[in-house]
Amino acid sequence: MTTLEEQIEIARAAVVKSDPWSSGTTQVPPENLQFFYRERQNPSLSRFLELNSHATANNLDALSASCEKATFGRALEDVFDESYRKAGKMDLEMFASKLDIHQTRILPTAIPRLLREASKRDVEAELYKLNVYDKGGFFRAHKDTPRNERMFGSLVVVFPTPHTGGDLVLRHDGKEFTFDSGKVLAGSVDTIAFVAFFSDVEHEVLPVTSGHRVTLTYNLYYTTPSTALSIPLSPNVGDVSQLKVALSALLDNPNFSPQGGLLGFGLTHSYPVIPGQTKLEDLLPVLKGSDQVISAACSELGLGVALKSVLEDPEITSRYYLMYLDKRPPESKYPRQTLLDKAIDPSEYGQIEQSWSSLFAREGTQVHPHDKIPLITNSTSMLWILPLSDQSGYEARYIAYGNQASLGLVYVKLSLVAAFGPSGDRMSWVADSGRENIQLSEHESSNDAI
Ligand SMILES: O=C(O)CCC(=O)C(=O)O
Ligand SMILES: [Fe+2]
Repeated sequence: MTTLEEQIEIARAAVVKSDPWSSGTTQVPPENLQFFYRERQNPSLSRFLELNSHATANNLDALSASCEKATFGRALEDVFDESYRKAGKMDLEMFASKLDIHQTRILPTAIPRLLREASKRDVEAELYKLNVYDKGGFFRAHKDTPRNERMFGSLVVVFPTPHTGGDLVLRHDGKEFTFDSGKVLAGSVDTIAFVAFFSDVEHEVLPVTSGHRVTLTYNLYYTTPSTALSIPLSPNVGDVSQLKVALSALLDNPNFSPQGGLLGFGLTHSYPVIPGQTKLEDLLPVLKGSDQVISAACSELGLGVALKSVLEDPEITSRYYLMYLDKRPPESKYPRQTLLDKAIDPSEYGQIEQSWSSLFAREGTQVHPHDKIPLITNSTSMLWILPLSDQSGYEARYIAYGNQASLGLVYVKLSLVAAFGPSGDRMSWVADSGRENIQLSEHESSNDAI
């Protein structure tokens, strides 16, 4: 007999955290590496070179000389600071590359690995810039500035021009990945390298130690929302079913939250929002990678799925609680959490007089751990399958440092919650009434043990 604790552990272990990056090399017809650009000093003159291992240092120096110094985004401004980013950039109107990303194998290879989608997904790759990193060039750790809520990723294509160093290092959720383009492309005349990653993944370009590292960068967008499953054995089907099996076993246990409640998942990725404007529900179709797998598993089980930001009160301040303190077992103490439908930044509120839970009492959902007695009425039982991320609110550091000035969007950490009904009626009860039933308060309050 598996105990409830074991079932919870199995559910936790069933959440697969897939890599938020995908890299490789691909062969292209050699003429795809032909490249034309306008001279900076004299834009009516254009030059031509082939961006392969035979490109000469002189020709690459000339290309570099036609670049502008790359800036990066610090809050609302684009700034130039060579202690943060040392690279050349060329805007789209200044060059013509014979490389058409849609004629390569890059998108069909990288996108499914990254998105872990069960269905086909329309994705757009928008060419953003050409960059040249000469010897000593680098770009310190940053996240890519989101252009809009549909932008999920960035793609870097590296040409086989001779270079050493300039490794791209990506870090996320305790994992690190290094891509050494100079090494994998050495000597090639018809191979390019690519790294695609979710834009909220921290990344940096280490200093180039020799030669010229020439890249094209693309912004990746979701275009139309995905519809039904259309490719049977796509990469995430196993991940989704594994999680579904584990969650069903847990929900089938009548001792688990008998009145119904919520499952919570602290999401691994951050999402771009316009503060005060973006509705969190609009982000459900644009979840990334393993976050999308969680959403798919819960929806396929018929649970009501919603995105929330979570505020936590470190201390219990409810008078109601204090009144009955002596009647409660000591383990009833826990931080109070409030789920909200909008992203807020606690630091914008300054010093607040009340608790978060009382400030947002009307619009928020108050929750209590599934194995604890509710401290207040109208509190919903909740089990965090993946712990709540310790960041609530906006990611201040990355508002400050992006690859472009902020366009009014900021990254936020969010949680996905999935509502289930009382034992015996877990799925259909919630599926019938949909997302609104995230607020299970009436069921809970009737059983509020005081
Ligand atoms: O060149 C690379 O590998 C990454 C460049 C980058 O991070 C950027 O342009 O934002
Ligand atoms: Fe970047």
